[in-house]
Amino acid sequence: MHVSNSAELSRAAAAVAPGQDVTVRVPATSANLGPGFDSLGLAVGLYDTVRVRTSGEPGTLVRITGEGAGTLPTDETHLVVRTIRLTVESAGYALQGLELDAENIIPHGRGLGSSASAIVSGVLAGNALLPAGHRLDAAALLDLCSRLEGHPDNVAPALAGGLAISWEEEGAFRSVTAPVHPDIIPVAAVPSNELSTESARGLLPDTVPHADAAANSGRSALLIHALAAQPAMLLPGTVDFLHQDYRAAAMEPSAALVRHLRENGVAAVISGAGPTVMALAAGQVQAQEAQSLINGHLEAAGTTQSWRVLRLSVDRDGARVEEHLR
Ligand SMILES: Nc1ncnc2c1ncn2[C@@H]1O[C@H](COP(=O)(O)OP(=O)(O)O)[C@@H](O)[C@H]1O
Ligand SMILES: N[C@@H](CCOP(=O)(O)O)C(=O)O
Repeated sequence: MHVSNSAELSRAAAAVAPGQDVTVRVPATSANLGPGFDSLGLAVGLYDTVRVRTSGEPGTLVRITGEGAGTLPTDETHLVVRTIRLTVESAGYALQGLELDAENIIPHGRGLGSSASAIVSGVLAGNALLPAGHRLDAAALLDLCSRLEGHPDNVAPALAGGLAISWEEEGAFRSVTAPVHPDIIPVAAVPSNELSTESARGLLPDTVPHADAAANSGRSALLIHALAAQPAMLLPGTVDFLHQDYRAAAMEPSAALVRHLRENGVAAVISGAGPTVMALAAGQVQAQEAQSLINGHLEAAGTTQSWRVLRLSVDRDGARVEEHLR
């Protein structure tokens, strides 16, 4: 993520109105899905919620429950606070007092898009604080969130829900939402250890062989078809040539779990930059089977981490903004 401190921004002119009260709920996301490195992402039914209130007095108050309570900063350096202020100030407005209540459910540093969800929360909350007529439209919101996160594949589905296909064109990030077959059930195995996306990106090579790029193109095209219309093709459609092998040494227990699930016919991938393992089950029976395979493998492997196994839903609505009247 690339969010600068608001102090680096030029002084804003008009002040946003005090006494505003906005709630934003944003889903977690699983990016890449195998071959869709930096371009595909799926929104899943785990949500962070922030409630933001403005006042005329300077200062920032942050209260956090759930993930990151006691470890995340509660001052101006908090990611959502920084993003709110940046959004408001970039539009030419000043923001005085800010009170933030964050209810964090999405695990951090596990490949479920927590930083993207925090950025989307901040940008949407900041945008809602601006006067009507000065707010960013959907395309500008996607571009700003992508720029702050550094890549679009988490923020796009977090904003819109469902499966997002994203790309960069003429200097702007763009995205479309593609269909997801109703039978598909994401099952996540989330280990207790964190791996920052930044360090996982540092493991990738600058270039890849042309044959790998060609093979990856075929699989990512097949994946879109499998997700939309033919879940039986998810296993071949989730083969990746661009990132998982390069990162495997940093998450060997996750890589071993992916291999085990795939050997047993379940379309498993590393979620985002890892270390969460995401199985895309084709129906209830396979979702149950995936859970049993995960539990059996983790018991037999006796890894030092503890794991949480979550049967999730596909979120089809994306981020929600509620403006409360006061
Ligand atoms: N809800 C949140 N509020 C504040 N900061 C957050 C929040 N979620 C994530 N972050 C920041 O983002 C970091 C994780 O980002 P990252 O390494 O990209 O992993 P992830 O795969 O979870 O997005 C956290 O360690 C924290 O600094
Ligand atoms: N395409 C990115 C996705 C990172 O997702 P996250 O959930 O780990 O932040 C990458 O693979 O680096």
